[in-house]
Amino acid sequence: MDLKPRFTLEVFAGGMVVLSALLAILVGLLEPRLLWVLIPLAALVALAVLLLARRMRRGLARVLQCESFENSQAQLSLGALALPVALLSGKTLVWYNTPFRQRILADEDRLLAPVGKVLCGLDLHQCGEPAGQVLEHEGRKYNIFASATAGREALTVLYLVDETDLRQRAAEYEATRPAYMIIEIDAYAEQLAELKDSEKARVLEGINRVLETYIGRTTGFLQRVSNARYIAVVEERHMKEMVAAKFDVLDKIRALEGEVNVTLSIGVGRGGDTLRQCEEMARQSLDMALGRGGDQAAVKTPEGFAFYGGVSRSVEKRSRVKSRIVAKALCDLIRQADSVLIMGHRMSDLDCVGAAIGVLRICKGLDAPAAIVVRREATLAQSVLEEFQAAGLGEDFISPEVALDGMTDNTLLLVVDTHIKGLLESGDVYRKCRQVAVIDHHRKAVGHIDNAVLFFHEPYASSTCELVSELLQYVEGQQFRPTSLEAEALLAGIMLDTRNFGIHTGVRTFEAAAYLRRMGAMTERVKLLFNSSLQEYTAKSNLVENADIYMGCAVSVSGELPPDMAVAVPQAANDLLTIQGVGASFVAVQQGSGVNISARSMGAVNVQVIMEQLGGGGHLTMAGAQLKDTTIDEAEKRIRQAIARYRQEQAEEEARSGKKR
Ligand SMILES: Nc1ncnc2c1ncn2[C@@H]1O[C@H](COP(=O)(O)O[C@H]2[C@@H](O)[C@H](n3cnc4c(N)ncnc43)O[C@@H]2COP(=O)(O)O)[C@@H](O)[C@H]1O
Ligand SMILES: [Mn+2]
Repeated sequence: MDLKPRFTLEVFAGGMVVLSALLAILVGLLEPRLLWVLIPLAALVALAVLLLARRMRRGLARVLQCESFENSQAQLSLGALALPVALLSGKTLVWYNTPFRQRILADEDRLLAPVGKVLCGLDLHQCGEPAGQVLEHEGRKYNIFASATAGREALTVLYLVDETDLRQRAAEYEATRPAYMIIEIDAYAEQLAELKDSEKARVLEGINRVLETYIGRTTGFLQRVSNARYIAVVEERHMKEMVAAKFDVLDKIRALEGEVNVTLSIGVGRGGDTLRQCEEMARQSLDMALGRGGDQAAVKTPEGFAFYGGVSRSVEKRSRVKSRIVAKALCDLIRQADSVLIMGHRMSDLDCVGAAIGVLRICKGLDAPAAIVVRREATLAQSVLEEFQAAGLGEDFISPEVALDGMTDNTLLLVVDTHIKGLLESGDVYRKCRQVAVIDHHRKAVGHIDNAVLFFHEPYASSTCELVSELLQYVEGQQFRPTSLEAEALLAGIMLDTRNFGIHTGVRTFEAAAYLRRMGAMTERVKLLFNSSLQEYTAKSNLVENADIYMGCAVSVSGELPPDMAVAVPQAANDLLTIQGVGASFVAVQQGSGVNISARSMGAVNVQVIMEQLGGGGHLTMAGAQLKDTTIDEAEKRIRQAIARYRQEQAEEEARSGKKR
């Protein structure tokens, strides 16, 4: 290649620069007053230098584009590409093809310019990744790929693929994907069926109007498919808006005036491959929303569930007919099984063990071989286990290892007081059992048992013991009558979960308690089951003493406690609620490399929603979480953040519905 400058403007400009500099020095030394005469000369020189620079750049462009690569493989392959391509030395543009010049440089010469000035935001490292870097330039979207040679004088080839149209179409495709919604009026049978026709029509007209407006704003459609149920299909772009507004339609329905307080539950399936898949996801979501107490939206995507609303206290919605049907179905299942195992959650407590004892009574009444699977070394129901041991009934309780040994293909597993696979006393026992039935009262959570042949799930019941006491009343015969010891274990479970009938009670809680009393349960003996040791009492008192108040919630944190003091944590959380002005309590204790949290409220604060932010769960008034690999300081920070976020959401919801709870 020939880079020799030709004798024209370049030589003239170079000469002029040298001459002007000499002249300026000479005049400056001899006659400084005449320096102004040099101004036109300086302007002439500047013009010449400018023209020179421009000409050199053009020349270089010509040289690099045509001559430096002339006949080279690189020039032949890259120059003819329809894609914009450029060559960089370091971060400097040293060559580009015609499409790059036309589309990226607007037909200007920018050789030797820093590439970052031409393509703002370019990240060569990211361009080197297989996915490249997507960058917007002059209203077009390019995916830019880079390939560099090794060494100090590295050369990089940039390829720009114009993906504007493709991306527009992809975005439009995504935005028009269908999302399926199933909308259900909560407790229709209990609330609306009883109303006069005219009042019912008025309530339904209000609901229809709100829903029609809500869906009418979208390009989708709404269809009422039964008295209490609607379906809607909307485009993803509108679903995004609904999610962003946290399904404010729930607030609008709640704000409707009328004889009854109506609420909705919404199940959404979005992001499925087909409409049918979305419909299936919407069904599962609706189950979740209802299982968590209703008045909320649950959204299922391939990534999992998300929940909106449900911050309010829910209305009791249960039917006795269901308990009767479940009692019969449960007996059928027990009769058909070779043997029955009854199992609750890890770190079993009085509700869990009490309910298991009640279910064992049904098995005994049916003469079915049955046992309760429990880890005696990790339980909060030691007092009950000891009582049964003393009464000669220790063999009713077996370890998971013994249970695994004695199982057959036809063993039935009855899970009580939890429905979450990950919280079970033994995952191995669960996995090995082919037939599973669940009896639980916790709000539905992610990771629930999904292969149960019978799922008796009543989030409005105070406790699992309340549910089992009801089942016991629907199986007829003397053999199903619980002993006074069994009745006391069941009553202890109810008293634990209702904090001695202080919270979460309904008419049926007292009916169950009355039944247990008739069966011989003595409250004074039940009280003894809650007694704690002096060490437990001291540990609890220390936790209460260390608490401070944050946004109306008592927060207490502590280092590790001895393992047999575990009960002090939930007990301290209970006690903190008796302090004036405390709406909720959170007690966090270091446990190994993690932190265990117990949260409680009197109902005005939904501690389940707060604990869910930390990966936990539970109930409106009683919840918990276990943080892995977390220090106690970090845990305290996260608890406070979760409370603050909850308070903000609560305020937003109140502002939206115009109601103060
Ligand atoms: N990770 C989680 N996911 C879902 N749900 C969770 C999770 N972690 C906890 N939960 C649920 O939250 C509530 C509260 O749990 P907790 O540990 O704070 O309290 C339970 C027992 O520890 C406590 N308890 C047991 N014995 C006594 C006693 N003698 N005195 C006082 N308190 C006691 O009572 C709670 C019983 O809760 P239950 O299992 O719902 O009956 C809980 O629901 C967890 O499942
Ligand atoms: Mn329990």
